[in-house]
Amino acid sequence: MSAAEREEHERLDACLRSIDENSHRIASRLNAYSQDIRASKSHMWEARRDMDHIEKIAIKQALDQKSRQGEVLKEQQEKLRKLRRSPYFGRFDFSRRASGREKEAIYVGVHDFRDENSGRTLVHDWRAPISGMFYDYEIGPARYEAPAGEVEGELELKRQFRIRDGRMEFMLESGVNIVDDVLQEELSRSSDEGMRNIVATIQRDQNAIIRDGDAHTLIIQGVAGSGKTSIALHRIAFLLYRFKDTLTSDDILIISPNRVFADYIGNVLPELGEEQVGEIGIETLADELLGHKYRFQTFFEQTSLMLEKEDEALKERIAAKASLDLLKQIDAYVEHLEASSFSADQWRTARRIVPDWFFEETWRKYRGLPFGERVAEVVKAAEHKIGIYYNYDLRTDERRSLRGAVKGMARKTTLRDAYKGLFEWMGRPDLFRPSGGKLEYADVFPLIYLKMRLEGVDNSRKGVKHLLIDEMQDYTPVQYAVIDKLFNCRKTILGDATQSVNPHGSSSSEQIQKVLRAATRVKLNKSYRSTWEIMQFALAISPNEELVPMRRHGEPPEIVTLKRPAEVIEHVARLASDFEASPHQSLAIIAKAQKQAKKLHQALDDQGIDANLLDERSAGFSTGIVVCTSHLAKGLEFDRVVVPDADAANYKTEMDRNLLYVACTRAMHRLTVLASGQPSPFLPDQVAPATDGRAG
Ligand SMILES: Nc1ncnc2c1ncn2[C@@H]1O[C@H](COP(=O)(O)OP(=O)(O)OP(=O)(O)O)[C@@H](O)[C@H]1O
Repeated sequence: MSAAEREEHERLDACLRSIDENSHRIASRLNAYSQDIRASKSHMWEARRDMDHIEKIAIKQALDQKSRQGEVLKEQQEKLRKLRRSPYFGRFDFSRRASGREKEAIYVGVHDFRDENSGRTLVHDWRAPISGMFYDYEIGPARYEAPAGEVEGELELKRQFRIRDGRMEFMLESGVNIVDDVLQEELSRSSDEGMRNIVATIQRDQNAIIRDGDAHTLIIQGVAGSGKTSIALHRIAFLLYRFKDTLTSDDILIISPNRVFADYIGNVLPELGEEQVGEIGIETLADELLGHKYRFQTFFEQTSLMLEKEDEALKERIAAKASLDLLKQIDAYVEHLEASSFSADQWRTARRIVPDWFFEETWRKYRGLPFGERVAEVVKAAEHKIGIYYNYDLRTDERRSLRGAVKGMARKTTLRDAYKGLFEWMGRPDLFRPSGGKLEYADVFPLIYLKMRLEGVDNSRKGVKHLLIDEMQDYTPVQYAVIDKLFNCRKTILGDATQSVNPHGSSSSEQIQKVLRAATRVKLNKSYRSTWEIMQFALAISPNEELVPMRRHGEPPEIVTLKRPAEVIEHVARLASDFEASPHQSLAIIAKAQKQAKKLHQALDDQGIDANLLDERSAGFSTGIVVCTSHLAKGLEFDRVVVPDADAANYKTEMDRNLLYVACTRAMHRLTVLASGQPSPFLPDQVAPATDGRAG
């Protein structure tokens, strides 16, 4: 063992001792609390007859306070328990230039830890300003932004550790690539039950995004596997730390593509010591905003429909309702509706008259209210006017007649009729095609916009202070315009334009920036998830000059051409049993459409292979064998991926190209593509040899 290793082992022992001492202290305080609580309770019981109401309340309040304090201590104890397993992952020595102070060893971990005896901070939270230098600098001059201003100095040593269950598994001495070596190790590991935190290996460009506390709205365009989702969640953890006085987990809302994805990412924030934040699917949000009054197709159903047949009219409807021009049309249409919504007339009872101009003005004043409320306001105003002007209170029958008169002046249109009328007014009634009483998915957000303009929406989530939107490419500019009106708060928006599952109803980061004016755009071009070979394969499907694959090697992807479709199942079954015998945790068989996935799942089941079929209603992510579509696999990752039916007949359009790219980029370590016939023209002719080439 080198002197440095000895030093670090001793340091770790000292840190663990201090954690244990703190834990014991907390345990005895907890013990004292529970004894106290027990004593107070038995005192209250014994003396209950002699106590008056006030005394009982005072004791109850004291008990409540003690148990709250007890809860806080239990949380601290739990934090220490986690900390003990892995107190820190990095160290650097920093000497400040100005103060001439001695160099300080800064240990960086998931949480702060302070030794109660000495008052010294033994571990700095990775989000603390000073810890930022761990990610941003190698040995040499370094600086960071402290609350009191900029601090400059010299970073003199950098070490990285892996500590598990209180034992140091490895320690790496400072070197230019220190973080890179550990990163390679991390990425070679097998997949987990869900997304994991990456605090120990955050890269410099990622760190800049995580710590950007100034941007009002940040749009992250990142290539497949660039860590966008991880970064966004770490950013949330960072913002909760940085703005702890004004931001809590209750103030944050994630709009996520589906329940499986939400479950997949659900562990990251708790692992980082933060509470889980609210999560909602875009369709649930839409349903809330429409007051649960409309049945509509889901995004998944829309995508499935598009995959089933080439329907040019459907594509046109989707594209028309994705374009911001439609919102301008709706604005003009609302003016048109408004102009013809009321024909004022005077109303009289005995010799008392309310003139038509009064009704006209009052109706205009209450614009934006739902019809019933607007009529009620006008009636109220007229009654009030009569009261003041004629010193007269209306009788019940007169009030009824007034209400009837106002209703007669107003033209009532239901929201549904108004929406349908929009397309007639535009001269394009063919753009409105509900089916079986269900609106098309593409109609949902234009309808919400129309509702906002005509009568307002009830937005129970107005208090959200930070909105996070993942898979940004799958929302249209119209959806962003509506979301922007609904959520007047900071936003982190992330996605990848090349992973759009519906090119007719998607947005690029540039388009989103045009809608969300206060937005800053950043790019992540390095891809971490897949081996270099898998990424080369994916790049042949969907070329991207900017994408830099991680230099991590593995087996080249395989394209297997089979003679008969029946052989596909046999081959998939072989790959499944090969997987079962491997150390890998997850295998995904990713079909293009849900019908194919279902058929495949059934065929595997017939062969006795236990696989989990994901569909629109699935609620959880699991390891093992999964059968799903590219649409549902988006955002997820698996050790091994099999793409069956990669035939020319199955993958031929631009939309298919994107889906094939998404499927292949889900693989971390191994990829097999099967074709029973002519392979898709998007596939590379031959698999790239394992040389570094342009790897970064
Ligand atoms: N700095 C890092 N250290 C360790 N692992 C990382 C790092 N950055 C990314 N990864 C890993 O790369 C993989 C991809 O990350 P993530 O899912 O966040 O990427 P993404 O850009 O959202 O992907 P996609 O758009 O393809 O779904 C994950 O396994 C993540 O842990």
